[in-house]
Amino acid sequence: MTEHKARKRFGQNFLQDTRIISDIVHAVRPQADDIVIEIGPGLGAITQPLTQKLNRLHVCEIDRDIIQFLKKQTFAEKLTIHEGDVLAFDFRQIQGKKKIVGNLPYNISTPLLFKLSEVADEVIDMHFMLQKEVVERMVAQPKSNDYGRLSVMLQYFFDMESLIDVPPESFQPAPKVDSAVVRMIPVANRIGKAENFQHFSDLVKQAFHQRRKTLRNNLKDIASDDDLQAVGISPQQRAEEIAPECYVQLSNYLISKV
Ligand SMILES: C[S@@+](CC[C@H](N)C(=O)[O-])C[C@H]1O[C@@H](n2cnc3c(N)ncnc32)[C@H](O)[C@@H]1O
Repeated sequence: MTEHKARKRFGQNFLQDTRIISDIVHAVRPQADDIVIEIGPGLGAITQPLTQKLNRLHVCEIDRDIIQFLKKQTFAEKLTIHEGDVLAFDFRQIQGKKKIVGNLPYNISTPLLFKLSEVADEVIDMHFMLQKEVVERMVAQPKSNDYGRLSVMLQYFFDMESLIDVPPESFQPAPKVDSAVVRMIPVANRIGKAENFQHFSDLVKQAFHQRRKTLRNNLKDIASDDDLQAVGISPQQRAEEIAPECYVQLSNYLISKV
C-alpha cells in the first residue's frame, strides 16, 4: 500500500530513512520476550524490524486502512493489534513491565505523554520520536528558556535523554519541523514523592501561569511569602528557576498545613 495517502489529521509522517530506523531499533534494544507496545505503527517502518527481534509486538493504531494493510504483512503473525485511539487505550490491560515505542503523531504528543506518566510504574523504558522542540522542553533544566510545566511534570516521573536528531527529509511526507528521538526511563529513586499528586500538578500549572511573573504573584491564592520561604524559595523567583523537587516540597508543605 505504497499508495496510502498520508492523513494529516492522524499526524502521518512515515519514516523512510533506514539509518534512523535502525538507530531507533538499536536504542530500544528489544529482547525476544520483552513486552513491547508500539504506538502508531503506520506502514510498519519500525514495526517490521522490531518483529524480527521479538516474539510478539503489541501495536495501537487508529487508522482502519492502515490496520488492514498491517494484517496483510508477513510480520502480522507477530502482532497483537489494538485498534483505536491511543489516548483511550488502557496500557494496564497488558500485564507486566513494558517497553513503549513510537514515532508519535505530533498533534497528540503532549496529552499522550501526560497519560503515559500515569503508568510509569509499569514501564521499563520508552523511546519516542517527537517534535524536536517538544523534546527540548522535556529535558530542559531550570533557568533555561525551554524549562516549563512539561519539563517539571515529566522529570518528576522520568529520566530523559535526547538521543537522535532527525531532519524533515527522513519522513514521507516531510514535516515542517525538526524531530528528535527521546529515551524516557522511570526515575528509580525519586528525590521526593508528592503526597497529593493532583495538588502538585495544579501547583505547577499555576506557578507557570504567567511565565514572566514572580512566584509570589502566580501563587498568591495558594502560597504566602512565608510558605515559599519555608521551603527555600524566594517570593521574587520565577517558576522557571525552581527545580522539580522543590515544587514537590512546596506542595507537600502546603498540604501538611491544612
Ligand atoms: C508519525 S506516524 C508514524 C508511523 C510509523 N510508525 C512510521 O514511523 O513511519 C503516526 C502514526 O500514529 C497513528 N495515529 C495517529 N493518531 C493516533 C491515535 N490517536 N491513536 C493511535 N494511533 C494514532 C497514525 O495513523 C500513524 O500511523
